[in-house]
Amino acid sequence: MSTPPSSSPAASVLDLAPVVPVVVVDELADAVPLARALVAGGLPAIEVTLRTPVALDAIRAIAGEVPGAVVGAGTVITAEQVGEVVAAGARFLVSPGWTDGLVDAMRASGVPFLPGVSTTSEVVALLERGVREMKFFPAEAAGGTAYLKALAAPLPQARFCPTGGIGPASAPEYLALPNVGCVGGSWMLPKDAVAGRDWGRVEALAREAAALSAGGTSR
Ligand SMILES: O=C(O)C(=O)C[C@H](O)[C@H](O)COP(=O)(O)O
Repeated sequence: MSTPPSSSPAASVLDLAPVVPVVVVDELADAVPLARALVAGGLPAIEVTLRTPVALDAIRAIAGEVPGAVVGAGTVITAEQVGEVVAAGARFLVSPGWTDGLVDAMRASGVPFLPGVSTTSEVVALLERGVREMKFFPAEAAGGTAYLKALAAPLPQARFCPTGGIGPASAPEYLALPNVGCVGGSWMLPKDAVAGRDWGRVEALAREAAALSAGGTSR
């Protein structure tokens, strides 16, 4: 899988990068060095979750100051947030779940988006709405690779970014599935490394994650 240069508009979140780091930014000052470490390690697509008060500013800072990063917003759960994050520079949108109103707002934004699903009926409902790419969340708790494999038989047109509980040991098995385009996870951002501003360690873990996803399979 190739990663487009950051200037290319992406039609799909799943084609940005095989591993998408899911980031919780507590300190705004950490946003740019953290993103630089991820990009330097080979993970350009970065999902900043809207779980902290500084998340919007973090998206703005990364979008403006980190060449090579493709910053997106995660935990987007309202239509209002869609407008805010796109104005801040988010280039993709991710949600742990979905509603009709949220999907309408995400589609109207013009940037690629991944609503979250964890059941077959949700997949069918989104396919009915013309959405074929989804976050599978919480991946490990909702059935993991066995569930995704089972979905691929009746619903091969749906493609997923599994996220939730995935680590370096399990990521390759997900990435080998035909209906998985990328995986999301926070394992390359251990809490103690971020708290200690150990960006070298983050970069090294990002590099391992990028290599994991590139190797070992015929994708
Ligand atoms: O914040 C959101 O919108 C979420 O849906 C949750 C995140 O995707 C997971 O928390 C990441 O999973 P871990 O790799 O297990 O940390």
